[in-house]
Amino acid sequence: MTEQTPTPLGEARLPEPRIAPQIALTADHHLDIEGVTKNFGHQQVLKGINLSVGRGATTAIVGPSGSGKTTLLRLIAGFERPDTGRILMDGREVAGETWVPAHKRNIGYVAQDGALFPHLSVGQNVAFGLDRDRFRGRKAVTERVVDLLDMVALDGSYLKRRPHELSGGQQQRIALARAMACEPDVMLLDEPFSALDAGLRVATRRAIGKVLHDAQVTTILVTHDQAEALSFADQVAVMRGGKLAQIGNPFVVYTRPADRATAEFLGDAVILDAWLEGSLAMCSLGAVPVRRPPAQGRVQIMLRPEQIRIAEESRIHGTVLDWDYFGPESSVRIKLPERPADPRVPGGGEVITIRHWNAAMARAGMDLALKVIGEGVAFPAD
Ligand SMILES: Nc1ncnc2c1ncn2[C@@H]1O[C@H](COP(=O)(O)OP(=O)(O)OP(=O)(O)O)[C@@H](O)[C@H]1O
Repeated sequence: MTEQTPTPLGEARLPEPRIAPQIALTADHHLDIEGVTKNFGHQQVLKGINLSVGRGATTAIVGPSGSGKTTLLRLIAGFERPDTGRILMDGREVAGETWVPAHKRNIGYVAQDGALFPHLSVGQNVAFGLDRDRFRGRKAVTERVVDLLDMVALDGSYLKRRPHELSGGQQQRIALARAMACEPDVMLLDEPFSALDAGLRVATRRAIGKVLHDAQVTTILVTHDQAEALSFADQVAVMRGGKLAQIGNPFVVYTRPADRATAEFLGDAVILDAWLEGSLAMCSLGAVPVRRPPAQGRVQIMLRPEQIRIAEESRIHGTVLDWDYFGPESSVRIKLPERPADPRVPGGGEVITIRHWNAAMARAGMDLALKVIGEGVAFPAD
């Protein structure tokens, strides 16, 4: 990292907060949501959603509770009608002026709890979605159901079991097999992994992701889990207060969030007051390069904790306050030195959290040399 002495600048000129353009991943749109709004009574739940999803692509919708994620999914499925705007599948309007009911959209939906029919066996649950014109007779149905179970890494020995005789992860897989039985073009997954424990969650997510990817099913996943969204999807849409705050590939939304709220929602963020001059932000961690500066002068910069490393030597120092041990790494809280007030190097005395693999490196009171790796993201100052 280069460090440089700040020079005076005039008044900061701060533009409006950046909102990332609402982009489509591919030219081959499978699903287009255009200006969709939805009210429940006086409550405006969706406030003009625009989203395009490419054929066979996976989109994760993340956002705080109550931001409208499930409502958007239900509109796509055809369980609710938008108040304004329209939804197109393959360029054909399914909601708007025209209305195509849910059962004619060829969309699969897997809810949080799987919602299997408790009185039916696994085989009967999965067979429920089959096209009986194509699969006639017990033998053909059983063969197809076994194929579908195989797709979700379960075998024919599960056919006769009832849902209550299955683990949570197995129930989710059966729910997916039942949804896949309809051979949907689009699969909507509403927090389908949230009831599972950490290990099972990752395994089930991988298995389901592979099935959907292999079958080239266009998929939308609603999740509360940021890491899940980043690892599962080709495209992440961040929803806040009934609007999409940012849409982009996982790497972009994580490393270049459009605003502070999105940055903090998608993971731990170190946010510092800074003075931006050209593409260098002066702050308590020295001069940090910034990509595409949105403004000059007074800003806030955001770094991910993993960008702040412990160095052998550096002009930047901090004192360890405490740490949390998580096994593979520790989260270390560090107080940066107090400094005399200087408008061109704002801040001083901030407490930041970094991560380090070696817990022995961090003891309360220890002085650490610090360096910043990579670029920061600048947001207009509050
Ligand atoms: N059928 C309905 N009638 C009235 N209000 C509703 C209805 N469905 C949803 N809402 C309201 O719309 C808002 C958004 O709900 P929604 O379930 O879409 O949010 P969400 O982002 O999926 O939340 P969570 O992450 O908690 O599931 C909430 O305030 C909810 O109470």
